[in-house]
Amino acid sequence: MNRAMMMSAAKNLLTRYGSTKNNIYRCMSTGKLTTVDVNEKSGVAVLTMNRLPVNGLNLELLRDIRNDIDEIEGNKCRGLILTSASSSVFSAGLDIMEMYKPNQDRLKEFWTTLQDTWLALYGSSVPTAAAINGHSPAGGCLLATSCEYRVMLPKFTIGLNETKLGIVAPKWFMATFCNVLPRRVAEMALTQGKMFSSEEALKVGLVDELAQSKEEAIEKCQQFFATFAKTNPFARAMTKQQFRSKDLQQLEDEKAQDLEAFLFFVNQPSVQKGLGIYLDSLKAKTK
Ligand SMILES: CCCCCCC/C=C/C(=O)SCCNC(=O)CCNC(=O)[C@H](O)C(C)(C)COP(=O)(O)OP(=O)(O)OC[C@H]1O[C@@H](n2cnc3c(N)ncnc32)[C@H](O)[C@@H]1OP(=O)(O)O
Repeated sequence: MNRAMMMSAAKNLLTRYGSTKNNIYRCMSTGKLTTVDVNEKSGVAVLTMNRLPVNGLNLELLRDIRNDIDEIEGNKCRGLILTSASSSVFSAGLDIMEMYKPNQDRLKEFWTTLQDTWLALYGSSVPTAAAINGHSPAGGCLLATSCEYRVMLPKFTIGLNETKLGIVAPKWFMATFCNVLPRRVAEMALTQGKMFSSEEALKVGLVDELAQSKEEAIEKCQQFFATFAKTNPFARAMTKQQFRSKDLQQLEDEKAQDLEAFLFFVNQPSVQKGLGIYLDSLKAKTK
């Protein structure tokens, strides 16, 4: 290989691969609002949500996440770690702008994509973990609790706060929460719309570990995946899916009714009024 060819090969490698101290990362796919970096050594994919400032889950971000999960599954990665490009927000949950004064066709597409994203993540055969490097209310908490393991940074908040917004978390949000928390703790937290501090979340088991940095959180997620080293991946995936099959099947069976209920609820004038007031209160904070 001559020098020019070597330079060109190196340039190619630098474009396709990034390098940290110990690991080589390959950028597998880059949706507009997400990136996926696969650690070549461990085979673990880090899916980073990158819709700043707060990773509000709008139609496009949900589509990117959904496509990334499919790609990670298809590439037989050894694990999927969900995290955020923001240093203070994991995800602010559903983008309220999708539900406020909505275009009806887009609203349907939005909710259907959320359902499909949840089915893909909660039912994923690949081991999943969330490195929660910021606040994680409502839909953000749904994504984190859909994973098998959670590592959170201190001094942030996580929870399903829907009742504080005057809305009701769908059954599958509740089922996901109940898969992680004791039923009584889940019912109390949901009815109160409680946001847990990182430290409280650790205490009740809403998260599994705390970490001091995003890098440490990702490392701890990798260590969780390493606990499966001596298991058969197929048996592992089947076991996980059997644990979750009732919740998954329920949404599969009720997808159309769930969509109808959502559309009916969002379009109620009182709900629209409440969403408008909540949006104003969020914006007033920044003035
Ligand atoms: C109607 C039927 C519903 C059926 C059930 C649906 C179940 C619902 C699930 C949901 O996920 S609803 C969304 C719930 N989310 C929240 O309540 C979180 C609200 N946001 C926050 O608490 C904070 O923003 C934060 C996440 C703690 C971050 O705080 P920070 O101080 O860092 O940022 P802010 O200045 O507050 O926000 C910046 C910017 O982003 C806007 N914004 C924040 N969250 C949302 C959101 N969820 N949707 C849309 N927009 C959001 C916020 O207004 C600011 O906008 P600008 O003022 O910069 O224009």
